[in-house]
Amino acid sequence: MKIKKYTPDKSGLAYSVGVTLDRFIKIKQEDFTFASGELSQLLRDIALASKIVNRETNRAGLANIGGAFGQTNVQGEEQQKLDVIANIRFMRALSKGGEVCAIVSEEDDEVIDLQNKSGKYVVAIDPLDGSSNIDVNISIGTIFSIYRRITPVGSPIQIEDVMQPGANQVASGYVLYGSSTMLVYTTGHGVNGFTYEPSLGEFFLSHPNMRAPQNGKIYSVNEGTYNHFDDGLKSYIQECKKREYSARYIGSLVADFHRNLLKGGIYIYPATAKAPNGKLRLLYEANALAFIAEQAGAKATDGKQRILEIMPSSLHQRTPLYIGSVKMVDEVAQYQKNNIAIVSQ
Ligand SMILES: O=P(O)(O)OC[C@H]1O[C@](O)(COP(=O)(O)O)[C@@H](O)[C@@H]1O
Ligand SMILES: [Mg+2]
Ligand SMILES: [Mg+2]
Repeated sequence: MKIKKYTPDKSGLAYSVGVTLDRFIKIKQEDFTFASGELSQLLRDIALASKIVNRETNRAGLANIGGAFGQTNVQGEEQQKLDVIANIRFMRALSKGGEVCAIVSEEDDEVIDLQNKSGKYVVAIDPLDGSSNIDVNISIGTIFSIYRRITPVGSPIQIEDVMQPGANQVASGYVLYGSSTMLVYTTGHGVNGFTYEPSLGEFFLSHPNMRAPQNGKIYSVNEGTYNHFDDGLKSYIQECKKREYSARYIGSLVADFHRNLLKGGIYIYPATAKAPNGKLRLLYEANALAFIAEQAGAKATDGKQRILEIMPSSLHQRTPLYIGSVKMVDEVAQYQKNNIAIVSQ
């Protein structure tokens, strides 16, 4: 019997499709502090649910799943059908996956206890981000944070398992349902992006080791509430205009963040007189993106301190968010400090 050693094809006839997410997770598993495969499985569960949500978003207009669901969530926001569908899909995948003991979701008032005696992980999730853009076919997303529980596995879920500072995240990421669908995540060893190939049903590594430019010329802020901004922020925005920076605001945090991460820029959702803690939620929006930002060489603050250092005190607490290229986040903070200096003179 003749045996021949495999030599990779060099004809170029069949282009390499690249590394699948599953394979990448397997290869990188040794990076995980607790490399027992559970976190790998959890990431795969999230990828599976995001494939299903991707299918639903793509056909939202056809399948009568656009529009309002007719209920409001704990934030007092009208839930969209897709908010609820995405919430169900991620809950189901995380519960069936068997690695998670508790979930904090934007769409649920309380902590969801999955009654899983062997689950070591806690997930905080924004199942559908950018809800106001669902019906107008603009990019939307999913945001997730993963922590290890603090109390012993199998014991009842305690507040300290859920109320952990972002710095305790073992992994975080987002899914962007845009012109293409991408999953971007970190486990504290850099940031990698995967693009979904629907015909193969696979995510493929398309953006290895993502790094954010240190500076940029894009600013993303809802200027509709400009009059409520503090003077320091107003001066910074005026300076951006003077420099003819590009104003880009999609109104989907994931999409605005992703663009600025790739191109260099800053996304700001400030505190205003009307919203003293801004709008965005610490546990399932700011923390996840702050971990990604820092792992990609960018920065995330609430205007005063690192987002990842904030000790949470309530499930759906909000925080101002300044996130993006280091030089831009530092500069706006300087403007605000100077402004305080001017005002106090
Ligand atoms: O309409 P506003 O006030 O600018 O707020 C837009 C922000 O609100 C959000 O839609 C909040 O997220 P949800 O859609 O998950 O509630 C962000 O995605 C977006 O950046
Ligand atoms: Mg959101
Ligand atoms: Mg949401």
